Amino acid sequence: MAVYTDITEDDLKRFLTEYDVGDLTSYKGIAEGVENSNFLLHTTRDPLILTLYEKRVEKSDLPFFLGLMQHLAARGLSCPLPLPRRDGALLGTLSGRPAALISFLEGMWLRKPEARHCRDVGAALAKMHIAGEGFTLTRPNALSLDGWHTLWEKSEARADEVEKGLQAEIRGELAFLAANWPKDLPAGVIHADLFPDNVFFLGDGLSGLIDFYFACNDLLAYDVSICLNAWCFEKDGSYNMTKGMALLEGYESVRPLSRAEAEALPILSRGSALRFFLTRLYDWLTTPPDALVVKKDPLEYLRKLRFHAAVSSVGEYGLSRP
Ligand SMILES: Nc1ncnc2c1ncn2[C@@H]1O[C@H](COP(=O)(O)OP(=O)(O)O)[C@@H](O)[C@H]1O
Ligand SMILES: N[C@@H](CCOP(=O)(O)O)C(=O)O
Repeated sequence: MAVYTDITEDDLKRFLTEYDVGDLTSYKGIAEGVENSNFLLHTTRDPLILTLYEKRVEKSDLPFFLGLMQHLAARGLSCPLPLPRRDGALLGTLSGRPAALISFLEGMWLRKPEARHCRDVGAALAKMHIAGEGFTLTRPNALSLDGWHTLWEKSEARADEVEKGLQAEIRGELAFLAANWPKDLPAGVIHADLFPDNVFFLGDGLSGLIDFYFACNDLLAYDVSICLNAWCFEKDGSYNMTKGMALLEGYESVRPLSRAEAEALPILSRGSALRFFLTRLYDWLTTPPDALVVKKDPLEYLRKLRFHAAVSSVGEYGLSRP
C-alpha cells in the first residue's frame, strides 16, 4: 500500500476548487509506493495524480522536488509535471498534509526488465543528469555518509536479530566507506532512487521517470551505482553482466563517465548498496506487523554490498576501458 492518509470526497472537491483541472469524476488510492499517499484522480479533463506528503518527507524539501520536476520537464525529460493552483502555488493542504497535483504519466513499470530496458534506463539517467544542469535550488543528500551513520545508530542494537554478525560487519563497512569515499567526481542533481518501479515503459520504449522524492545534489556516478544495484542483479543475488554492460553503455551513449568515475564504481556501488540496506533494515525492525506496507528485504542489499566489496576491477561490471 501507500495510502497512509485517507481523504474524503468533500475535502478533495474543495481542494480541487483551487485548481483549473475540470470536475472530479472518480478517485482511488494507489496501492504501490512506500513513502507518500498517492491517489489517481479522473476528472472531466486529464487524469491526475494527487500526492499527500507523509512524515518522512521534510516539508522544506518540497519546493526542491516540485521545482526539479518542472525544471526537468521544461528541458525535455519525460517526468510528471506539478500543476499550479490558481494562485500559482504548487503546494496545498489536504487532510492535514502538504499535497500536490501532478500530471499522470502513461506507462507501466517492468516486473522483469531485460538488458534492452537497462540500456534505456542508463540513457534516461544520463539525460536526467544533463537536464538537471542549471537547476538553482540545492538539496544535500540526507542519505549519504552522515545520514548512514544516523540511520545505523537507530538499528545497530538489534541488527544481529536479522543476521548474526551484522553489527560488526556494518561497523567495519561504515568505517571503510568514510575513509575511502570519493570526493572530487562530477556532481549535480541525482534521482537517487531510480528503481524499476520508478521507470515507466509504454509499448517498446521508456515513457518516463517518476518519484523524485529522494532527489538531491551528489556525485553523478553514485546515481549510476544505484541503478546498477537496482537493475542488474538477478533474484538469486547474482550480478547480470549483460544488463550491467547495457546500462553502462546506455548511460555512456549520452554522458561518458570519466576514468575517475569509472574507477570509483565499486566503492560507490558498495555505498549505495549500504544506503538501501540501512533504510530497509530500519523499516524491517520498526514497521508494525499489521502495517499495510510491503517490507523490503534488507539482506538483498547486504548480498549486493558483499559482491561490490569483492570486485577488483570495473571490468567485472561490464565496463570496458583501455
Ligand atoms: N505521475 C504519475 N503518473 C502515473 N502514475 C503515478 C505517478 N506518480 C505515481 N504514480 C503511481 O503511484 C505509485 C507510487 O508512486 P511513488 O512516487 O513511487 O510513491 P512513493 O514515493 O510513495 O514510493 C507508482 O508506482 C505509480 O503506480
Ligand atoms: N527503492 C527503495 C524504497 C523506496 O521505494 P519507492 O517506492 O519510493 O521507490 C528500496 O527498494 O529500498
